[in-house]
Amino acid sequence: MQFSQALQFRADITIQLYADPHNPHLYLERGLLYEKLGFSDLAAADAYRALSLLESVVDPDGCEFHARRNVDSPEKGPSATTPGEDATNDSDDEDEDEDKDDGTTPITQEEYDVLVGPVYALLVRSLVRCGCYRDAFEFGVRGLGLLGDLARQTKEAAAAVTALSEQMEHIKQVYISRTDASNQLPWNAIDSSVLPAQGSARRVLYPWNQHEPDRRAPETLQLLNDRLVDVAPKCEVRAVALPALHDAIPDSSAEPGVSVQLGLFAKEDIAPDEIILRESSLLTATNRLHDDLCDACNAPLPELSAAEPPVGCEGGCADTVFCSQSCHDAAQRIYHGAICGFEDGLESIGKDIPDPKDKADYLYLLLLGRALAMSATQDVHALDLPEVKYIWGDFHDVDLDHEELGSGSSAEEDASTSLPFSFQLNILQPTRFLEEMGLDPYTTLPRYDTWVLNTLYAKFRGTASGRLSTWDGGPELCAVHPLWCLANHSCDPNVRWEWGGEITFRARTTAERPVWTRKDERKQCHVGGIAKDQEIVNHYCDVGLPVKKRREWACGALGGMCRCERCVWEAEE
Ligand SMILES: C[S@@+](CC[C@H](N)C(=O)[O-])C[C@H]1O[C@@H](n2cnc3c(N)ncnc32)[C@H](O)[C@@H]1O
Repeated sequence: MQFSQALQFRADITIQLYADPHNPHLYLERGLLYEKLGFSDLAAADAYRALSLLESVVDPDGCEFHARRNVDSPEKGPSATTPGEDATNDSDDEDEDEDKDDGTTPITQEEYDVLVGPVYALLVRSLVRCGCYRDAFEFGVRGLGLLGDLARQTKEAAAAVTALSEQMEHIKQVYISRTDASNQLPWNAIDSSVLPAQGSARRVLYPWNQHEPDRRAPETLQLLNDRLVDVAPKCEVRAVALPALHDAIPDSSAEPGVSVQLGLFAKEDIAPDEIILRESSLLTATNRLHDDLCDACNAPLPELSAAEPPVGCEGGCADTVFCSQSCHDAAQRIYHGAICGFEDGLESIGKDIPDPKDKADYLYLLLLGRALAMSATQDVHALDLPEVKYIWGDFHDVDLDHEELGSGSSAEEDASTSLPFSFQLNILQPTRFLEEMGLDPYTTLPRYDTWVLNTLYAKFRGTASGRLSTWDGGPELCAVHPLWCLANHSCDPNVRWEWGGEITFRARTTAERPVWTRKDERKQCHVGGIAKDQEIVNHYCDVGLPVKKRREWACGALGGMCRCERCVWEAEE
């Protein structure tokens, strides 16, 4: 099968899924195709959907969503009925009536027996390929426990036991490499908390993503410049050639080593200390519980005794408080409408994070939750939200059309896998968000499929600003400001940024421009203010640090080691 043919099959099955969203056969089929296409992350997500639906066959009362398939969907598995036949001979009359009403039939125990093995095998194999060993191990243990007896009855289950055992052996080797454990160690002695939970996925523009604009097209620049008129009247967006900082195939339309992107430029001279940009955004997130910040803009709440006291949620969400009536009204219109009344369930997701190392990653999850709420409230696809659509995603430019099918390379071998990916943050918790919002994650697949979530994560990781807690220094707030984030980085920046209720850029004075230092040499290269046509350059790290430390800090946001003039000079390159 050619890559393009596999892509077409993926498109066909996806359309079938939209019409038959609780059918685990189709998720398994699409997951296997994703695996062939090299998207192990998406394969894992589909395998997990299939598994969650299959659980309803053996535990119908414990599951909210039940595995069913359209009666006229193609026959799957040995016991599946032909169209028109009654699939539920042993079910009661009431069930049969329901089937006729909505044209679906429950997945039978026989179908379950055939599907569950391959589903576990795909899930564990895909998580291993992504480097998510902890969850792979836990599903492996569950799968092997469940399939033991079944393996004597169906060839599918027997093959799955063999496949799972191979994966468990691989995971054991990862465990041994991180501990002093001996090769004789039995699986049940593995402490899964030692295994890494976070792996990575491809950070690419999915070939089927129809939402990404041509960011360099004149109409895009015009649209962004129209938006800048109020936010930063002296600034303009222009295309700019930057050094390409990661190894993936560089921009095919640019010189080697160059990445043509967008940047902010001064349209006229700007005086030192002048504020040149003020932007507010409701695409924000905080991990503080029961906060004293505005739910919408994250500004501090006014005192209760203030002339204009805080405003509570009109729907009665007790912990959702706004700094003003205008933030309240904007929140209802922009993100709170769809989640009003669901506060209790939603509050429990992603906030109380025991390990401080995970806090930043969970803030991105909360930002994702806000984007889902915006999408549902405004009835707009999340990738078409104005805060999201035009922002940078740092996608690797992989020539997918010439990829070999089913090469099965792992995340470690593939340079484009720079998107942090975990079962919790990319699969489980987003599903919980949707369920707590009162949405069915299967029927809402066209809006909230995993590739959509991964694209949102890629965009947020390339552009969000963060704020640290004043008492433990950990990250506690983050936001996407879609115009502010168009400014590129320099270790000799000409602006400072500050973020309260709104984010601002202020032109640096001469005294605020850093002094470049190497060995005994020191020099100041720039004066304050910004001349017409100069690029506005922000700072993604603390520019008071030495070059090595600055490069380490900014590496994540830049996608590689900084090569700005100051870094190159200070590192003597
Ligand atoms: C927040 S965005 C900045 C705006 C972006 N250029 C755009 O087109 O929207 C961050 C990305 O810009 C690029 N970038 C910013 N400063 C850079 C620099 N000094 N050198 C190379 N790339 C830079 C990196 O690709 C980084 O991931």
